[in-house]
Amino acid sequence: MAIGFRHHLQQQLHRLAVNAARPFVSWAEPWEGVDPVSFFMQGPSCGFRERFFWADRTGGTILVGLGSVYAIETEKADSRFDDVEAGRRRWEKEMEPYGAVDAPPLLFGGFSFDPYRPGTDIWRGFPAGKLVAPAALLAVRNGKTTLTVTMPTHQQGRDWERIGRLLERISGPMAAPKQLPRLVSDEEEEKERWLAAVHKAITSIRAGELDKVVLARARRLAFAKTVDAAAVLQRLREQQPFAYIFAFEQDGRCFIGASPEQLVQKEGKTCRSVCLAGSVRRGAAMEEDERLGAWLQADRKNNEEHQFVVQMIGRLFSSVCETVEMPPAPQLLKLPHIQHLCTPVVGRGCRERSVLRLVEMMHPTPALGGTPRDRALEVIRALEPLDRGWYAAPIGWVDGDGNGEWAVAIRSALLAGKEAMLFAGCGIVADSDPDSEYEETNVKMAPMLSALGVMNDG
Ligand SMILES: C=C(O[C@H]1C=CC=C(C(=O)O)[C@@H]1O)C(=O)O
Ligand SMILES: [Mg+2]
Repeated sequence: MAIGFRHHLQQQLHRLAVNAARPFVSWAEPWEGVDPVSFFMQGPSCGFRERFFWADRTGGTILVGLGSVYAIETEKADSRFDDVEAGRRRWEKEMEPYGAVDAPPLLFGGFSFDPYRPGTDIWRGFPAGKLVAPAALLAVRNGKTTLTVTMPTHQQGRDWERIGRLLERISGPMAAPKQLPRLVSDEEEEKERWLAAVHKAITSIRAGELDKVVLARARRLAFAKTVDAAAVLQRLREQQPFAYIFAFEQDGRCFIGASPEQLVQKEGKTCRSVCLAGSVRRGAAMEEDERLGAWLQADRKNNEEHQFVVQMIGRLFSSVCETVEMPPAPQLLKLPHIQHLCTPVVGRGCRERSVLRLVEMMHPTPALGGTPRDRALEVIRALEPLDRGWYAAPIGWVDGDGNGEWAVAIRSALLAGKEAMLFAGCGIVADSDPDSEYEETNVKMAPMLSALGVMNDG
C-alpha cells in the first residue's frame, strides 16, 4: 500500500509542479489509520529537522507537521507581527493547493513573550516571531485524516526523499516512544528571591503604580538520557484531555506543553477567546473539590485577577467585531491538577481578515502580562530574572485564508537534550499572598512534571 500511495502522490505532485504557475504546490489525500504521535515520531529518522504538533482542546482537530518548505522568521521587536503577516500573505499568493479541499496547507507558528528583552542561549532557534509551512502535514478533522504534502515546484529532490522514507516507515510496524529517563538533578530559582519579587510587585500595586502583574519562575531538570519529545507528547495526550497539546521542535530543541488557555480562534467572521485567570488546586475527594471550586468562584482576589482579563478581551473584541457574547459570571474549568475561573468570549462579524492581527492585539493579555500592559511588562523586566522565551506567548497555526487557532503557551517546558526547563507564573493583584502564589506555581508545574515522569500522581 505504501509503495502504491507513494507512487500516486509523486505522480500527482510531479504533474502539478510541471504545470504550476506558482512557486509551491500541495496535494492533499485522505490517509486513514495513521496515529498522530507515531507520525510525529518518524520525523528525525526520516531526516526532518522540524516537527510540529497541535491538538485542540476537544482533540477534534489534530495537526502534525514535519519539515519546513517555507519559513518566515523575524527578530524585529517593533514589526514582528507585520513581518509574519506579510510572510503569510506572500505564502497565500505563492501556494497552489490541490486535492482534498477540506485539508488546505497551513503554517505553524509562535512568538516570544517579550521581544524587547534580550534572549539567552537556551531559546536558540525560537525567535521573536516564526511561521513554518511543513513539507508533510497530517491533519485529523471531524474524524477524517488527511496527508498534505507541500513542495517547491522548482526542486523536489531532498524533501521528496524524506517523504518517501516517511511513507515507507509509517506503514510498517510502529515502535513505541522511548522510555522516559531517570531524573538526576532539579534546580530552581531561590524561593526567597521569588517571594521577595512578588512582595515588591504587591507593594507597587498597593501604591497604585499598576493593577496586576504576572510573575513567573522556572525549574531546570536534568535527566540521565535525552528526553524523547514523542514520549512526553504521548503522556500529555493521555493525562491532559482538555488542553491544547502543542510541540514546536527545531534541531532537537522542543518546546512542548498542554495549555488550557485559548488565546484566539478565527473561523470566517467568527472569533473566539477564553479568559482564564484565577486558580485553585483540585480536591482529593469530590466534596473537597467542590468546596475549593465554590471558594474560587466567591473569592475576591481571584475574581479581581480574572476581571482584568475579561475587561481587556471584551474591549478588544468589541473594537473589531459587530457583536460580542460572554456569560455574566465566570464558570469553573476543572483540569486534572487545577481549576480555573473561565469566561468564554465569542465575537461575530469580525472585521480582521487574519487571525495574526488578533494575536497581535491580544498578546499579552492580563493573564500573562498584567494591567496596564506596558507598565506590567516593565515590572516583569525589572523583577523577573528569567528568559521567558516562548513561554506565556502565542503558539498556533494559520491557513492561507487567515483562519486559525492560537493558544497561550503555558504549562510548558523546553526540552533540550537531557534537560527540561519548566515554567509557571501567576497573576499578582493587591490582595495576593506571596506564599499562596508560590504554591499556585507548583500546582501549575504539575502537569509537565507528571508528563516527564517526575511526579507520580497516579
Ligand atoms: C501564567 C500562568 O497561568 C495563567 C493562566 C491561568 C491562571 C492564572 C492565574 O490564576 O494566575 C495565570 O494568569 C501559567 O500557568 O504559567
Ligand atoms: Mg492566580
